[in-house]
Amino acid sequence: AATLGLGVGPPQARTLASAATSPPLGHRSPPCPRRRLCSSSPSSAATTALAVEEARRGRKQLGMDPPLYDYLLSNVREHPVLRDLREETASMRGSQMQVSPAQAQLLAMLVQILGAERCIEVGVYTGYSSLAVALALPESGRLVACERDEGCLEVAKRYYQLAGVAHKVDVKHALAVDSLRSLLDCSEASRQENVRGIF
Ligand SMILES: C[S@@+](CC[C@H](N)C(=O)[O-])C[C@H]1O[C@@H](n2cnc3c(N)ncnc32)[C@H](O)[C@@H]1O
Repeated sequence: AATLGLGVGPPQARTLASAATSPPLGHRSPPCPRRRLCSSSPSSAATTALAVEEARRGRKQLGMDPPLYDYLLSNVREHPVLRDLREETASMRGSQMQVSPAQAQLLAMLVQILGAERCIEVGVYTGYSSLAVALALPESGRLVACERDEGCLEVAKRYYQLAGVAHKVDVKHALAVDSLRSLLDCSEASRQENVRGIF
């Protein structure tokens, strides 16, 4: 099966998925994952004007020079609801974790190239990459979206609704290991055998 994702599929596929979701080397580490991510903290660097602007533009994740990033942004295809989500997320704690518009476009393109109908996301945050994937899936497609932070999921679910793709997304609010185990344990496992994307 053509599978993208963390620890699944051939090495080249894993590299591809990792490049699409991970910050570059030398990037500042995200906050401790044990803290809630969607509350704002006045002391956080992300609340400075520069950090917010960088997060809004996604430049931090790519480590690009501004002119190159401007060129990329002016050519990337970003759904208006994705743009709104990116802008809302910019002031939230952990916004540097969000994939960039170009990375999301790559994921969407991979969904289309693979003809994926079943995808799993491990770590939704506020839903930017999962929304991009859900938009790319056919009407019959389904995405299982695993996230442990309820506040983040509230944002994500609002944007799935706004984009008209909520019916394609099966949100699992739990530790991903438990959600994935229950997928394997229950009858859903048979439907998930044809998963073509884990990211
Ligand atoms: C890098 S962010 C995901 C960014 C997201 N793909 C986007 O484009 O906005 C990682 C997310 O994984 C969640 N997470 C981390 N460990 C988890 C686990 N064991 N189970 C479920 N969610 C987890 C975190 O709460 C965080 O929201």
